Amino acid sequence: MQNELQEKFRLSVLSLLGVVSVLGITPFVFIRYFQGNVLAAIIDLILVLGIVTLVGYAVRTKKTRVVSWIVAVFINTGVYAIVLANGVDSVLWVYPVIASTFFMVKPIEALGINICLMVACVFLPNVFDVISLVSFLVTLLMVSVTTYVYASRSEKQLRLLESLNTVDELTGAFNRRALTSDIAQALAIAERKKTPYMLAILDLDHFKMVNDKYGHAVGDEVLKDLVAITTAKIRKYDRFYRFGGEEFVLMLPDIPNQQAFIHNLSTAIKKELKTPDGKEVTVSFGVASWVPGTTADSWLKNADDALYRAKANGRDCAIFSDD
Ligand SMILES: Nc1nc2c(ncn2[C@@H]2O[C@H](COP(=O)(O)OP(=O)(O)OP(=O)(O)O)[C@@H](O)[C@H]2O)c(=O)[nH]1
Repeated sequence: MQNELQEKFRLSVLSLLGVVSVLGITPFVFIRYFQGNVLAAIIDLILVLGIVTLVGYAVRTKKTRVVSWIVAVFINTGVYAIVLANGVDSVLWVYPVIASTFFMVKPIEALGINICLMVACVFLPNVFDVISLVSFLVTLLMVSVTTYVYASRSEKQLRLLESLNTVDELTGAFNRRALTSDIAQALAIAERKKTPYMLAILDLDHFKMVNDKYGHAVGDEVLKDLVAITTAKIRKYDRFYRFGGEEFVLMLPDIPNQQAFIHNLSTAIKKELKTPDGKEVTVSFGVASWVPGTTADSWLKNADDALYRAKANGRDCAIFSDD
């Protein structure tokens, strides 16, 4: 789920670039050809075909980050080649290329690519006899820096939006929307690589009593503490979600000993999760391992059924769905 907005944004920018390059550059393939500048026509043709192929690849594979990088370098190199082949007549193409680079790669990376292009432009022959090198560089720098500032701010806002979209405001755990998206991804990975994923639903025991006795604000603190304790016990690629209310979901790939892991986590929670007067707050676990043919619904249902049995068993215990 993380970076999903960014990937969608990159994919739409790449698609737009594909359309714009076909519509904008293709006519120049013919114009250059009929003007007798076959080399420039070939470079334009390579640019159009290259962009369309790369964009098509990104749409099919969703590998937007790496393709955006290749496209950014490709169009910067391409525009340099076309100015080299066609001279001052093509120099205005450098401006849209400079600006569009910021929509493909990270702002600081775009700035780096732009600076390389600007330095290379200094060595263009037969261009700066006609236009002023200083004006050209200053205007390029102005476009580059203003687009850098704009792109940096947009990137920050996108990150904030992503966090609002995927993180539970109270506890800082991932939210249910993130879980829905990540389960689909985990199922695809598990199916492809046969990774032994584990999904556990954690539910605080008698949490209503905590709220009733100590107040809602203390209940909130207990929820936050549970997230802090659990997060400290999992690896960086494991995920912890707030499923709703006092129910949480853990999704962990490649856990060699699932029983031992749950036992350790449960012990840590018993030891560390306390009410203000030092009373233990316990958790019940319903655990379901991925098996071939698992769907998102069946996975959650198996874990939920196991949790139900854990509650019926007296709480403060873990039940595995295959027990
Ligand atoms: N403080 C606080 N309480 C919440 C929040 N969301 C849900 N709750 C409370 O969680 C409690 C859940 O109560 P129940 O579903 O009866 O579960 P329980 O008391 O934990 O009982 P068992 O699950 O059967 O052990 C309710 O009192 C809800 O008000 C929240 O964001 N903050």
